[in-house]
Amino acid sequence: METSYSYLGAKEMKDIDDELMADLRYSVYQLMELAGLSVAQSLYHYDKELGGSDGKKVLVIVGPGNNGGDALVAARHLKFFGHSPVVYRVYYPKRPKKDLYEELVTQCENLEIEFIDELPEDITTEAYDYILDGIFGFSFSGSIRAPFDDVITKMGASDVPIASIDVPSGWNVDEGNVNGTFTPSMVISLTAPKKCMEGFTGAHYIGGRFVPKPIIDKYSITLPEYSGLDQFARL
Ligand SMILES: NC(=O)C1=CN([C@@H]2O[C@H](COP(=O)(O)OP(=O)(O)OC[C@H]3O[C@@H](n4cnc5c(N)ncnc54)[C@H](O)[C@@H]3O)[C@@H](O)[C@H]2O)[C@H](O)CC1
Ligand SMILES: [K+]
Repeated sequence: METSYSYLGAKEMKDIDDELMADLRYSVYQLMELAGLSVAQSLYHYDKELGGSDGKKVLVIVGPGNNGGDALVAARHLKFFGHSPVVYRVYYPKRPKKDLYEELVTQCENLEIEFIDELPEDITTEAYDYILDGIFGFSFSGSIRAPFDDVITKMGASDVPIASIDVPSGWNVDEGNVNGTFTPSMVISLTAPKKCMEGFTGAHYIGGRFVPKPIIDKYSITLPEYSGLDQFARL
C-alpha cells in the first residue's frame, strides 16, 4: 500500500543528497549510475508487464541538472537492454560545459544512440513508444521558465506514455501539479518518493538502491523491500 511508505519534502531530499556526498563519501558518479540503472530497469520491467517486446523507441528528454544526468545513464542502459533510445537535450541558450555531462553524452554517442536537435511539433505514438522525462528532479521550483515551458507543453499534448525520473517535470516537489502540466503514466522515484507523489495513481516504481542505514534512521524513512538483484521495486 502506497501510504505505508515515506514521502520526502524538497528540503529533506536536498539535505539527504548533501549528506550522502559530503559525510558518507559517495560520489555523484556512483549515485547517478545506480539511479540511471534503476530507471532503465524500471522502464524495462513496466514495458514487459504490458507485454512489450524489445526494440522500443524511447524519446529521452534531458534537462540541465542531475535529473538529466540520470536520463543519459538510463539511455545507455536501455540500449544495452535492447531498446532504441533517442536523446533530446533541452538547452538554455548555452550548452552546459560540465565534464560529467560531456562524458555521459560521449558514452551514448559511442553506443550509436541517436541525438536530435529539435523536438518534433507533434510527438506521436507512430514515432515513439515512450517518453523518458529527465528534465527536472527535486531541485525544480517556481513556474516553468523558457525554453522548458514549450517542451513540457508538447509532452502534455502528446499521447505517448511518459515515464518521469524522480519527479514529473514541472510539478512542485512538495505540492504536486500546481503548474497544470502533464501527468505521467509511470514515475521512478529515486531514494524515496517525494511528497508530490502522494495519491499518484499511475505505475509507481522506486530506484536508487543505495540509501544507507544512517540516512534511513536519521530521516525515519520507510522504503519498500527490494528483491534479489533488482535495482527497483514497484510500490
Ligand atoms: N540522492 C539521489 O536520489 C540522487 C538523485 N539524483 C538526481 O538528481 C536530481 C536532482 O538534481 P539537481 O541537479 O539538484 O537538479 P534538477 O535536475 O532537479 O534540476 C535543476 C535545474 O533546473 C533548473 N530549474 C529549477 N527550477 C526551474 C524553473 N522553474 N524553470 C526552469 N529551470 C529551473 C535549475 O536552474 C537547474 O539547472 C534528482 O531529482 C535525481 O534525479 C542524482 O543523480 C544522484 C543522487
Ligand atoms: K523528471
